[in-house]
Amino acid sequence: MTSVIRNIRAVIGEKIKLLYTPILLAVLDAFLNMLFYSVMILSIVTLIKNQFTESFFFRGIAVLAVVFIFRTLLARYSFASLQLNGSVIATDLRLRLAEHVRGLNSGYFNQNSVGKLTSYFSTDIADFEQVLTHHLTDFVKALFSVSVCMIAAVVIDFRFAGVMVVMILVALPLMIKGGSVGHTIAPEHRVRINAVISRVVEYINGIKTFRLYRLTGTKFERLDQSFNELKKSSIRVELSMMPYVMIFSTIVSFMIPVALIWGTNLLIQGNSTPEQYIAVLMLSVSTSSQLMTIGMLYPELKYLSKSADNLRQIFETQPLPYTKDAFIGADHEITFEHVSFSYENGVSVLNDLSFTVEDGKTTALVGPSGSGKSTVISLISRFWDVDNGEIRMGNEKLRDIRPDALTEEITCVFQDVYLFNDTILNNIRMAKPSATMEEVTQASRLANCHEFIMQMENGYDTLVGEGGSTLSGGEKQRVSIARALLKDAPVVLLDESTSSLDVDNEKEINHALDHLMAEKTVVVIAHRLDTIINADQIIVLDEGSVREKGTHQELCRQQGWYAQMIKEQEVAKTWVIGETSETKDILEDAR
Ligand SMILES: Nc1ncnc2c1ncn2[C@@H]1O[C@H](COP(=O)(O)OP(=O)(O)OP(=O)(O)O)[C@@H](O)[C@H]1O
Repeated sequence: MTSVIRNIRAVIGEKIKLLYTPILLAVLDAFLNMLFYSVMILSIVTLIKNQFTESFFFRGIAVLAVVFIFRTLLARYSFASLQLNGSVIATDLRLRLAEHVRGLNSGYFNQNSVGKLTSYFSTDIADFEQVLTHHLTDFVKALFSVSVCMIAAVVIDFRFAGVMVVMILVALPLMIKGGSVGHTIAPEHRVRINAVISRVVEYINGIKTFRLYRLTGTKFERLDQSFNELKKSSIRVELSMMPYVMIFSTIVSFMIPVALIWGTNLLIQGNSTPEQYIAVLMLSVSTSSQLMTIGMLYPELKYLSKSADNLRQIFETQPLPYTKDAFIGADHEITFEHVSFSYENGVSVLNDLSFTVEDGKTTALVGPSGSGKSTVISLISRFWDVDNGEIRMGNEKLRDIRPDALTEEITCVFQDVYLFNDTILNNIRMAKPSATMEEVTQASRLANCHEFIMQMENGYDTLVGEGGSTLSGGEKQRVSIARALLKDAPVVLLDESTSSLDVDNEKEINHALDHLMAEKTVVVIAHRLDTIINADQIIVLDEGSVREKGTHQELCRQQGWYAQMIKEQEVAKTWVIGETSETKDILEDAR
């Protein structure tokens, strides 16, 4: 139990104070419940002793009514305060978790599946909230009631108190065992839950592909299999904890017949008074019912404490370290000094890479697929830290700068544009929440998206669907460029689109990018070489090292990889689907 409390404490921190009132109210409720029992015991004893008078009857009723009303009000207030404080704690937890995860090295996301991370935010926090808003106070209440009953039993008849203690000691190991079984199987069950979440996310994201390959429904075996495994695991969880809970409940419920037989025996032999007999009977009823509650809740608490354990482990994962709160570099020149980097298992992706991106100039990265171009951009954004060597911006080491401060200096435009399920206005404004409408429209005009936005029924207030699903690829890109223009950061990292857009769209996006890149320090990943012939510097990467470096003219003269690729792309431009001798002639004529 201490581990449960320790985990709860570690996860909710200072907010634990919000639980004090509900716990106190739970104890007060348990106390009133005891009072209720006391009045009943007293009434029965009085009745047996033939001392039951009308006035006693009315006084008893009055006390019971007051206790009842008080308990009802208490239950209402305690429930409200528990729900309110529980949701405050859970909201705070979700926000802190999101903030914490945001600061983690991207490696964390590589090692943890979407399902696992989604489960942390949904299942774990929901389970944790369940512990706080229900189980914890119920457990405390039952524990307090049992303690009071035991004390009362010692006072009333210490012999029977001894019998109760023996029965509890016999049953207790079963409860502990049930708890430890719950705790042991929780991780495996959680793996099954995570797998289902991952598969569902995968299924929804890839629904078009699955339909094309007729892998929908039961034919998508991975989804089917994970559902089945979760079903089996859920049954296993219930079945493995149930025997312990049931035997525990049976033993403690025996307290009532034992009290009856033992008490009757003592009474007949004249070793006990009727008052003691009645009191012991009532105590046995109350104690056994409270012990049953404890027996049911303990394994649940142990099982759910695994959720707290998971959350604690994320909070203990260290975010990216830094030593300087703000970026104080002289300019935005970016230098890679003998940088080596691998994502995992020591498979080297960048090897002793050195180059400089001059301040206010454009550097293009080209190279074969997998040569490390996107990795260079990720390292400049500090999604990861280098293994060896150093990256500097304005002579400041990137690893010294607070990640948020670094983010303010950089704007990224990736090929996979992600827009939030919100209005176009909010999607653009997120780059600068304080931006006026005029600034937003100005950025949109420069990004060539103002016109198409205004043609939509709700203009800037149009909702774009999840990921921007209601916009075309070109429209999404222009909205993302408007967002980047609004941010107006001095460094622009650009992952140019691999897919050819139609001529009009391409022209518009190129104009928009011209505005974005003007007078900025730019690193652009170029997939089509004709777009970067004016770059101040072109770096050809191969297997994580610089293979060639220079301007377009210099590289063409070198007759290396770049010159060869230029030629090949020229040839590729003439490729036609299903070319025949007839179409070839027509094309030749056209050329
Ligand atoms: N998140 C990741 N985890 C593990 N390995 C990765 C990860 N991202 C990239 N890699 C590996 O690192 C290498 C370099 O990838 P990178 O994406 O930087 O290449 P690229 O030159 O941008 O390729 P492309 O032109 O195809 O986009 C590849 O071998 C790739 O498989």
